[in-house]
Amino acid sequence: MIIVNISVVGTGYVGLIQSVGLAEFGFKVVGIDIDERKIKLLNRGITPLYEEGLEELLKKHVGKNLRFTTSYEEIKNSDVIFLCVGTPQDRDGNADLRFIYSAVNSIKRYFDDRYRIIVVKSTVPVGTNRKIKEMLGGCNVDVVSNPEFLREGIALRDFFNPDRIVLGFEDVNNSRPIDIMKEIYKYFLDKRVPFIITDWESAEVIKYAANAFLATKISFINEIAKLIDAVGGDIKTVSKALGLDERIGDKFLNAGIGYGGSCFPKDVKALIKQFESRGIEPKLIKATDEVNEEQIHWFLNKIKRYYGDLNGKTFAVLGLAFKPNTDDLRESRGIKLIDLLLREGSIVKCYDYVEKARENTIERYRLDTSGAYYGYNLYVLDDIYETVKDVDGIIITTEYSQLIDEDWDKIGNLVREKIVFDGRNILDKERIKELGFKYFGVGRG
Ligand SMILES: NC(=O)C1=CN([C@@H]2O[C@H](COP(=O)(O)OP(=O)(O)OC[C@H]3O[C@@H](n4cnc5c(N)ncnc54)[C@H](O)[C@@H]3O)[C@@H](O)[C@H]2O)C=CC1
Ligand SMILES: O=C(O)[C@H]1O[C@H](OP(=O)(O)OP(=O)(O)OC[C@H]2O[C@@H](n3ccc(=O)[nH]c3=O)[C@H](O)[C@@H]2O)[C@H](O)[C@@H](O)[C@@H]1O
Repeated sequence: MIIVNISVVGTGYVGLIQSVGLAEFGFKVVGIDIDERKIKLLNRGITPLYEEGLEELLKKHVGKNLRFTTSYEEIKNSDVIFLCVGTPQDRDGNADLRFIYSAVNSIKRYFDDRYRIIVVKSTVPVGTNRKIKEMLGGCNVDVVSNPEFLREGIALRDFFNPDRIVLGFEDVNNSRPIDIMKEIYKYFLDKRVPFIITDWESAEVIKYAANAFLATKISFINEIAKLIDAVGGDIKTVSKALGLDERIGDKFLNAGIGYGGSCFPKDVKALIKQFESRGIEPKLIKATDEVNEEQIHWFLNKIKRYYGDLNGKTFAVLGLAFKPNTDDLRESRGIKLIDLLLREGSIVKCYDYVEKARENTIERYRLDTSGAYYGYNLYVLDDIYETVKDVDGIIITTEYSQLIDEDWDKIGNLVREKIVFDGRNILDKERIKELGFKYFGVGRG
């Protein structure tokens, strides 16, 4: 089969990266989304989200072999359909599959006798690929589970350089869908990226297990950091020494105020639910979640211990996005801390290096564009030095490396009190102390 047309349903983070990536491989791609505003922007070559390099690649292909629409009718001409809609957390912590099922029903309406493949990129609980196949009963279709492992902020780099490609099939002896997927991902085969060809269930579990494992590494080091805080020492040295053991590895051992984002928190919770619905208690994964939920409160208590009462104190919160180089505020620890500080009666001045993250914060709190508050003691500022002016303390909430190179001498002259609560352990503790700052990190005093 020669792949002619590909549809990507859902043009959020994953769908958009997938769309431009497949267009770059030379396929004819149509992105489908129910969000008209998004579709209009995309067709004009504008990305609704911030991701380095994405707009350039979008502009390169849009109007040529890539276009966007809200019409599901495009499915009629598609051989392969990538499903990339969101699977957010529902009220009980399960993955909410409403968007998945609604998209599958919309797709089904345009199916005829022609053979097609649905590739499920969205992170879905075990059994979902099977359920999708059942929903499409009678259709000439194969369903492939193809979880995505990209990270926001470096999404394109991750897309073009994956550690592995995981493909789950209903029947691993049925070569037809396997061959088609290999044709689509020929670029990766040529690059000798390992392919894991497996069953639906294994593929579904791999995605959740990978995220839960990485989240567990973070919660583990955050727990150790608490001990270090009590006994003295520096968690950064501990992490470094641990990481030098190749069996442990040096990645995801940065202690801080916990993991955020659109995936780790919700996926860990959804995995717990998948155990519990089968009568199994996921002790370790539950602890990962609990440590993470608690971490921001532990850090707030550290701040409280220093000031006593936070009511009326002014803080500069540096970092709004859940990680550097994205505008994504979903489950951002910085935003969580701002909420907690506001509840304590503090005045918060905040800043993020990514302009769109600042704009999203203004939108989230419905502040007016000047950053002045409507019912909140919150100010979003466009300049880091303006942000730190006259504050009682600086709190770092996102691990921006740019912070290291800021003019801390100048910052020291602007603040009311020279004190930094480094929630990401990003600063050089000794250097900052030499400049006369008091320094509190996570597991380093
Ligand atoms: N954001 C990330 O870095 C990663 C996300 N994932 C997973 O990928 C999936 C998508 O995540 P994101 O791209 O972050 O979500 P998102 O929320 O950014 O985008 C989802 C898109 O789907 C659209 N949509 C919803 N219902 C639709 C329907 N019936 N038909 C067409 N479009 C519809 C929405 O309008 C939105 O544009 C999730 O399952 C997530 O867990 C996996 C790896 C990385
Ligand atoms: O399923 C997903 O959506 C994605 O989730 C994460 O990617 P992402 O959420 O973009 O960001 P990460 O770089 O993993 O960071 C997540 C959070 O962990 C925190 N973190 C990370 C590393 C670390 O050592 N310590 C730490 O606290 C970050 O500050 C951030 O808040 C995974 O890394 C991706 O592989 C996966 O595809």
